[in-house]
Parts: sequence; C-alpha cells; structure tokens
Amino acid sequence: MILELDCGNSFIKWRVLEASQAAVFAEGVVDSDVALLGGLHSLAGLSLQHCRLVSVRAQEETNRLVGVLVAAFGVSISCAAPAREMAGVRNGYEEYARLGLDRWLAMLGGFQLASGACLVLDFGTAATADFITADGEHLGGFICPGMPLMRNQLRTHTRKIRYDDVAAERALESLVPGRTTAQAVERGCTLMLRGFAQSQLELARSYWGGDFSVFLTGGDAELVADALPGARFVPDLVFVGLAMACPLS
Ligand SMILES: Nc1ncnc2c1ncn2[C@@H]1O[C@H](COP(=O)(O)OP(=O)(O)OP(=O)(O)O)[C@@H](O)[C@H]1O
Ligand SMILES: CC(C)(CO)[C@@H](O)C(=O)NCCC(=O)O
Ligand SMILES: [K+]
Repeated sequence: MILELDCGNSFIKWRVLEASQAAVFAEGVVDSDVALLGGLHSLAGLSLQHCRLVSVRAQEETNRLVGVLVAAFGVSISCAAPAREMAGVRNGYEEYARLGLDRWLAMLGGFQLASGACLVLDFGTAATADFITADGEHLGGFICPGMPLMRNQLRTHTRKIRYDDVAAERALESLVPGRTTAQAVERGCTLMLRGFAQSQLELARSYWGGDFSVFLTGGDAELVADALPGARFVPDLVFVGLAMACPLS
C-alpha cells in the first residue's frame, strides 16, 4: 500500500492507496502529526510499502514528520521537490523553487486532466489561482487569504466579532445580507472568495476566450463551486500531481 500526504499550513490531508494504486483504502484530514499516526495505527489491515509526500511547511517540520513515519512504518518516502519543468508544464516563477509545491502539483494534475489551457483554483488556508497555457507555460498566479485567515483576522482585530462554529455553519444557508454577526462575516468572506474566483475566470477568458478548463480544489472549494458553473471540482488534484512528481520506480 502507498501512503500519500499533502501537508498544508493548517491540515494534513492523507490517503492510503491499494498497492495497485487503483483504489483508495482509507483517507482523512488531521491537524497534527500525532493525529496522523493515531489515524493510521487504527486502520486494520494496513500494510504500507511506500509513501509520497508534499509539504508547504518548514523543512524542519517536514523532516520531523518524515522521521516519525520512517520509524513507525519503515516505509521509503519520496518527497515532491521543486522543478523548472515537469510533465509538459514550465514553472513560471522567476525563482522556480519559491512556487508553493501544492500549487505546482495541482497545476501538473490540472494540465494533465485538461490537456489544454487551464486555470487552477485552490481554496485552503490561502486561496490561490494559477494560469497554464495550452502549451504548458505557467503564466504565474495569485495568492490571497483563504476563508480561515479572513475570518480569524476579523475575530482577532475587532472586539465584537465573536461567534461559534455552529453559528458559522448555519450562516451559510444563504448569501443574502446578514442579520447577525456570524451571517454578516461568513457571507461577506464567502463573497470575497467568489469575487476572487470570478475575477480569475474573467482574466482566463481574456487570454483564451472559451477554450480552457477550470479546476477547483481545497477544503473550502464548495464555498465557491456554484459561482463557477463549468468548473471541475477535483478534491484530490494535489494527489493527482503528487503521483506524477513521485512515481514509484
Ligand atoms: N474534512 C475537513 N477537515 C478539515 N478542514 C476542512 C474539511 N473540509 C473542509 N475544510 C475546510 O478547509 C479549509 C482548509 O483547507 P485545506 O485543508 O485545503 O487547507 P490547507 O491545505 O491547510 O491550507 P493551504 O493549502 O493553504 O496550506 C478550512 O477552512 C476547513 O474549514
Ligand atoms: C500559498 C500557499 C500557502 C498555499 O498553500 C503555498 O503554496 C505556499 O506556501 N507557497 C509559497 C509561496 C508562493 O507560492 O509564492
Ligand atoms: K493545499
């Protein structure tokens, strides 16, 4: 079996593939290394041979996790690394190694699935957009705060914005103007994300007319999905790219 890990800034997304790589044996989202180990140790019938991993965390944090996994499971671990070019995509950053690896892998996955020009949108801790032309040139992208960061900035820097998770969840039943603090903030931030997504779509149209694919991924993709009809929601897009960047030899 193969363990796949996407270590973002807030959460670790993990899944275990059957040895054939054709089926998912188990998957989850955890907020710490300890919770990851706990989740894996609780799986009956787990038998890991390999692990592939992408991280946007600090090198020391990533190394620590790799050490823990090697100690716990004795697996060989392949970590996605920056590249100037891969699978027909050319990294557009002035310093290619500075492009977030989660963005890079989502781009590789998107370009392969699209086999043409694409716009890749990822809504996690940060929200990101990346543009790839039909011949694989990465034009660059945009980064802005995602839902968790926008919400937390308002909570942290105001005295009277306070509400609980239940109120937050209920607030998104509709997007009409809010009549409670929770509604006003949750809907306002959701509309910011949708506006971000729609302006990326307009830019893509100005480049490519109608001839491109839009990919939507990340834990908060559902908040913008119905503002982007025609976009393909691919929750595991980073994992698609991870398998391309870290093939089992
Ligand atoms: N099952 C889930 N577990 C945890 N968070 C989830 C889940 N489903 C949706 N979310 C939401 O997804 C968001 C985090 O998204 P994601 O896990 O893609 O971010 P991340 O990878 O930590 O961030 P980034 O990629 O920007 O570093 C949070 O706002 C969270 O509320
Ligand atoms: C933007 C995030 C935080 C999104 O997860 C990540 O891709 C990252 O840390 N990137 C490095 C900075 C950059 O991509 O320019
Ligand atoms: K991510």
